[in-house]
Amino acid sequence: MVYAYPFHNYCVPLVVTLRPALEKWAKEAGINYGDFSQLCENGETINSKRCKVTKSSWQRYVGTRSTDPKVGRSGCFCFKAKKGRRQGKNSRTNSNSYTGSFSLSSSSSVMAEASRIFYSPLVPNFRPLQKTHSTKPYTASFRRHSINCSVSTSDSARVAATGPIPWGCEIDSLENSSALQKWLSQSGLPDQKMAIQRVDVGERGLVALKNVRKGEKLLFVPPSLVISADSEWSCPEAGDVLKRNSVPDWPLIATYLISEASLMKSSRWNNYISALPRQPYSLLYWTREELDRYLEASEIRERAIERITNVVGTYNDLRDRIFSKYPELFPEEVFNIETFKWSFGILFSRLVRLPAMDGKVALVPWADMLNHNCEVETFLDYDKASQGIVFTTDRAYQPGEQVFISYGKKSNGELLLSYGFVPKEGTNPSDSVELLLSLKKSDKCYKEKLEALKKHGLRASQCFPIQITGWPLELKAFAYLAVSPPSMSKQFEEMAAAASNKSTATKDLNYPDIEEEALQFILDSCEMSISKYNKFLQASGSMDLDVTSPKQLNRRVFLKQLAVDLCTSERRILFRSQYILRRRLRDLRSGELRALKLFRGFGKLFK
Ligand SMILES: C[S@@+](CC[C@H](N)C(=O)[O-])C[C@H]1O[C@@H](n2cnc3c(N)ncnc32)[C@H](O)[C@@H]1O
Repeated sequence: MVYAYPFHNYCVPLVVTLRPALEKWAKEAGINYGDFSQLCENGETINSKRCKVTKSSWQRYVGTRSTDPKVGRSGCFCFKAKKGRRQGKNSRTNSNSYTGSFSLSSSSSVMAEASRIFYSPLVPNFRPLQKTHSTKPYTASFRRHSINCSVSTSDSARVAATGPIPWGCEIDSLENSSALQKWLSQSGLPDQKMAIQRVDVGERGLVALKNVRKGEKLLFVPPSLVISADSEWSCPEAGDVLKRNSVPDWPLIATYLISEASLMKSSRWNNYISALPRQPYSLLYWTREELDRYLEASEIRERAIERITNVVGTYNDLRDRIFSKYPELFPEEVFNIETFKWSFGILFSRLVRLPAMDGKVALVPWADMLNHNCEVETFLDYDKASQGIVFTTDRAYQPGEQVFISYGKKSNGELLLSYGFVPKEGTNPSDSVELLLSLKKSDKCYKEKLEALKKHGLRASQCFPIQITGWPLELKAFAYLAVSPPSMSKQFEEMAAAASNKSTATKDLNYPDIEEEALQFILDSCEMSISKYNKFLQASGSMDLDVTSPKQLNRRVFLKQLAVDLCTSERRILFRSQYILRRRLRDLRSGELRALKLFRGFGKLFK
């Protein structure tokens, strides 16, 4: 798929099986074995292949199945090493190639932030550990060193992630899913009525193998197979440091995931992590330029920027407060912004909140292979009776049908933000668009109105979610405040309170004298927003025609399509509101006109 990293097939067993021979070679070459433990190979199963190790310069291993010409289809692999570092007396500095024959036996083997308005049982609130705003939060360059690190707990080296993430798999492949299934059943997952398969919606998902009844409980994932803030660390020292520093659940689990992932086979979660997407679909991976270019019309752009800033801020805070003090436990080659983007991307798209476990947040292997359907109303939760994570089907499924759950009542924008997809137009009953309303700077009472808003935690410009079925009462209250004349200053406070979704004040305000102005104000804001969407959607056809690199073109086509789908669905809601507002205004004006005519008629009568 478009997001593909240039690296494919990271094969741990290869490294493990080759280790003695490679260690021997490394010793001869005066190189620390750990420094090149990051090896790729070009097939999933290799048996007794003749492997060639090429040492041309002293760099971390680079090579892929298809892009590095040194890695042929024959099963050879190579790595490059940087010249002149740690070259021992006996080093074969002049020899640039080692060829050997190795016998290889094994094969390679549900936040985000909850919406202000809608309660989401699946995805927890994300709060940064500490907001450390930098002026250019994610254009900053990150230092990358090429030293290897190992943990004291096991003899295995950690896998550094100085480039693309070396663990996980391609998002659209079934790579590693049978190993995951096998490992899960060996680890206590009961027999399942579903299996991981390629699917039309969500690329990979759980498909019914047998008839499933409506109201049936499925999954039964035992708590021992769940990753949460209480999970045991393969490197307990690292876990202890984070807990001593009271790191909250989200960053704690994010760090845990990186720590376990880097230990590859030495981690009990290896089979699970190997089946996770190497690059989750997430707005975290959009550059600032891409967000500005494709999401200019949508308020989701702001949310994405805020989220990226939070993730970067959280990472920076952890790095400054903790990682830098314990470099042996948290080496930068492993715990860096790239790995944090990956782990937060995984959490945003897979972490679930389990209400029956006091709202605990957790990664639930197997259950997190279920895709979302906007019309399904069933959620994951812990079931005390069966002592497992389950969901109860809200419909029947036949063998071969994909089984869905709900990730919560989320708008298309929220789904794009956390999960990287946009449902088909008109299929999401929870869809909404954020409409921005602003006080007019030229308003004589601007200051008083702003003060009233501030008292209730609001600003001069506020976003309100509009649905196809209508807008919230808060929006109408804000509109009343924005258009009210100085003579109504005594009501400013009441209006501002009603505009806040935090206050319990009466929301259903009614000011017939300014009703028309308020509706016109909302309509103007709506039309301003529609014109932004029109501009983007018209321009999108001719956008990116200048991109020549196929990889870049693919990525841009994909991102643009997501943006076009989002903007089309958001504009559709605005069009509906525009229609309703125009009709109401027409009725109001024709009603007033009729009343005026009647009044004038009476006037004439009395003359
Ligand atoms: C919890 S995972 C579900 C399993 C995922 N399909 C996988 O292969 O790992 C959530 C991810 O699945 C995909 N997904 C879930 N529901 C989807 C849908 N209705 N349409 C498109 N993609 C979906 C998105 O990539 C999302 O980030």
